[in-house]
Amino acid sequence: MATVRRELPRRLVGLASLRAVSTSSVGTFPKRVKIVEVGPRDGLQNEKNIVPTPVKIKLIDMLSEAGLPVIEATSFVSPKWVPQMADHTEVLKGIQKFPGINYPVLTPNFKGFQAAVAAGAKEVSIFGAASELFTKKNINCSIDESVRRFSDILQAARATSIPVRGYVSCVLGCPYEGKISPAKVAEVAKKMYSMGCYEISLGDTIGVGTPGGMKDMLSAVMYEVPVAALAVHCHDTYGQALANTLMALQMGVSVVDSSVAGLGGCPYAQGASGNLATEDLVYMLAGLGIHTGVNLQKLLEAGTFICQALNRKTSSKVAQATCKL
Ligand SMILES: CC(C)(COP(=O)([O-])OP(=O)([O-])OC[C@H]1O[C@@H](n2cnc3c(N)ncnc32)[C@H](O)[C@@H]1OP(=O)([O-])[O-])[C@@H](O)C(=O)NCCC(=O)NCCSC(=O)C[C@@](C)(O)CC(=O)[O-]
Repeated sequence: MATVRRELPRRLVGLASLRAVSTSSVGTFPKRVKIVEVGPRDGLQNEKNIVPTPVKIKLIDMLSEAGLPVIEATSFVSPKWVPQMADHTEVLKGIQKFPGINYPVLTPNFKGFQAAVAAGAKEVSIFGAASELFTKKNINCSIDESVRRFSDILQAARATSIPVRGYVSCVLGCPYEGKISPAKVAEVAKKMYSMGCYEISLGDTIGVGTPGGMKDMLSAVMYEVPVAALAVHCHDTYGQALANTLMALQMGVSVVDSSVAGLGGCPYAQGASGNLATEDLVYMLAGLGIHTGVNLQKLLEAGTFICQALNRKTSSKVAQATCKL
């Protein structure tokens, strides 16, 4: 169906040019926020129908054009576990690599790490969880075993100067264990940080958290990991993702994961809906006067492209508000 875009408010269109990672604060908010776009990986991994490789490549190129500083491109996981990511090598090799933009990929084990490096990855992400049952369902091992696997990756990454980001999933609730204690999240986050991850992304995998829970959890984690090394990764199942992110920003977090058009979900977390929509995050940050370097208009175009390719409606409220169907 053809879409007609309404004019964006002038000052939001004009937000385009800053690419930023600093953590200095204005009042209680960071002055600049780094957005980690996870749409091409988290957004697409849960799609039932295999998305053609050229579509994935075009989406990433459009997101690069929009000025996202980090775009998680794909994951080097087992194709038996996540068939949608089986074309990881073609995707990583096929995208345009814009100067100044990072294109990290997920690697669950040493085999994935080796394949990612062979395909040209310059940064990888490892993914653990604060829940034993989720870890078993997602990567088929215990938390302790996952840490042993990660240490192999971190050792090899150090030797080749590849930065490693760490995810901790289920920080505000688990589909299998229910409530997760902030102390458990802090313990796993500390372990991954002290092993050498330069950044720890705290995932509300099933989107059950509230700002109150976010505050309690972050307070515990910030005792163990410097806030400058923390990111939040909120799913929007209960409509709390933007509010939870705002709470994290007020607590000094300056790195936020989000997904174009609000795509997303983990195949091993039943009931998880999409991530916080990048368009909505950029719009809110613009309203707060926080720089992101992202061109909202181009981002909206990337969202329209992928929604048309998937034949689905966007979950971004900003995209809905600026489109006349
Ligand atoms: C970790 C494993 C591989 C263990 O799975 P396993 O079955 O225990 O692995 P294995 O070592 O026994 O190997 C089984 C087969 O897989 C192959 N294999 C083994 N490793 C690889 C690899 N890297 N790439 C390609 N192939 C691989 C291996 O060669 C073998 O092949 P076979 O001999 O049977 O032909 C599996 O559980 C897996 O791939 N899990 C990934 C699940 C996943 O991708 N989940 C979604 C990402 S996490 C997420 O979305 C949350 C996040 C990050 O967004 C944050 C949040 O929201 O909270």
